Amino acid sequence: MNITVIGTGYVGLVSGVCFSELGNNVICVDNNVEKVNMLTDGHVPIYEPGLKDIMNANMKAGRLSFTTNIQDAISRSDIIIIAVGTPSLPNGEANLSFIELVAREIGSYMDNYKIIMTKSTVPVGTNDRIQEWISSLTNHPFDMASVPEFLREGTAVQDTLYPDRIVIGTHSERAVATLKELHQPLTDQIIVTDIRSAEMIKYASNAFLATKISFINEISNICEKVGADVSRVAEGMGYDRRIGASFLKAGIGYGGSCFPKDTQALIQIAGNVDYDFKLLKSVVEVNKDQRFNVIRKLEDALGSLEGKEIAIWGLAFKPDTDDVRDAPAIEIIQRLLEQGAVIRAYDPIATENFRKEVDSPSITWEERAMKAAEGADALCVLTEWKEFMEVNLTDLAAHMNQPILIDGRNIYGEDQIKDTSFQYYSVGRPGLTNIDGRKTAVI
Ligand SMILES: NC(=O)c1ccc[n+]([C@@H]2O[C@H](COP(=O)([O-])OP(=O)(O)OC[C@H]3O[C@@H](n4cnc5c(N)ncnc54)[C@H](O)[C@@H]3O)[C@@H](O)[C@H]2O)c1
Ligand SMILES: O=c1ccn([C@@H]2O[C@H](COP(=O)(O)OP(=O)(O)O[C@H]3O[C@H](CO)[C@@H](O)[C@H](O)[C@H]3O)[C@@H](O)[C@H]2O)c(=O)[nH]1
Repeated sequence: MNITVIGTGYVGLVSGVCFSELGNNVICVDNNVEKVNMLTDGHVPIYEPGLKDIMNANMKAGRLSFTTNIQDAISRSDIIIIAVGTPSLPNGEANLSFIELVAREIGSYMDNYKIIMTKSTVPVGTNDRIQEWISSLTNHPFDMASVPEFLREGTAVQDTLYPDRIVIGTHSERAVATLKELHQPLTDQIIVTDIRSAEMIKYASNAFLATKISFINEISNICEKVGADVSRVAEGMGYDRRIGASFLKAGIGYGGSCFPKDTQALIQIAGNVDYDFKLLKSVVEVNKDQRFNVIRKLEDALGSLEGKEIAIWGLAFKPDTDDVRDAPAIEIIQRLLEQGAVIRAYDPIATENFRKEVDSPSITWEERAMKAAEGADALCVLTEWKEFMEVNLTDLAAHMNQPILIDGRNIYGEDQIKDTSFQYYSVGRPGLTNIDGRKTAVI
């Protein structure tokens, strides 16, 4: 099939590459010239394991190309995929200005029948608006379909080539037949539904996963007070197939470009039809506060943070990505700076992006984890990068001014802690002991 993908962010780029991998001819369009030049030269602007090799192989095979010329791409394609961003407006609602612009461009340049497939996450009813925007500019026939994207950053290629399910929301039988054929090589689990339900499936899925995270984070806070171990609690819950083991990792709360934005947008979607989504509002509130447990634990260990040297390991919102959008590390570091702390920060790949969000003369950006910890009064682990798990903790304690470790992601087990002098704070695991028999600190 001949496909145009508009937008080469995570979703557009990964979908474009994967559809070409399935043998389709794919043109990826972006209005960012620099990005298109970079992609045309075979460079990937994001860090995504496995993506570069498949991209270059398909470019070489002549099935994948990049352009800023949207008109030419549209005229050469039967399926147009919209994958531009829908960031939050200040009131939490999704900003649809990129979507509207693209819809109007499609309407202006359409020259025969097309299927318009929206992969961007858009509020319920948006695909109907896209249809109107396009129809207002063309008499050529087309069918709309909402095919939401469920990939995760860091495992985007795998998630796209082996999805749990594909949701196709459309009112056109012709579109169902074509889009089923397009997605059949990926999975048999194809759910065909109406457009509004497809749009809601995306928000409901993200909101539900966010709810699991806030739920387990609240359980972890209670575990700290009653002397239970949240990792064992989550394990015990997870074996129940009705609950499932995933998304029950307690930590410093969810971040990233999707959960914070999409939970806020769903609260707004509900609010617009006079529904007060109380549960989701609490999920968001719990999430906003959870990150500051790191600060509370630092204060418990050190008292005032004024002038204290705090090492930070991990800036990305999760491992295997250089994305720092809504990363909990942003607000944690901002709060530490407000309290007069001096920061030594390290992330394997996200530092450059992070510095665009927060920078200050009180932050030193280190290129090695051990260097960041050297002479520090405390170390906070904010992202569970594999290299942090492999560190020798006895060595680490010896490098620091004070052996205080705030493990925001529960990456260390009792086996590693018990032979060290660390005053160790984890999330919801108050029973772990160090070499002096001292239990993990609780506040
Ligand atoms: N990032 C994820 O993991 C993920 C996963 C599932 C769904 N989504 C959803 O998919 C959508 C895209 O997310 P993303 O993270 O890929 O976005 P992004 O912001 O990283 O990328 C969007 C791209 O669209 C381009 N663009 C904007 N306007 C354009 C125009 N008029 N013409 C051509 N290109 C244009 C931008 O230059 C940019 O490269 C969002 O709605 C998001 O919620 C994202
Ligand atoms: O048990 C868990 C699982 C995740 N997280 C945090 O939750 C956030 C999001 O993680 P993840 O879902 O792995 O990353 P994303 O790439 O943001 O993917 C989510 O958002 C995408 C955009 O909508 C969806 O497509 C995906 O299905 C959905 O998982 C990160 O900060 C994680 O640290 C936890 O704290 N505990």
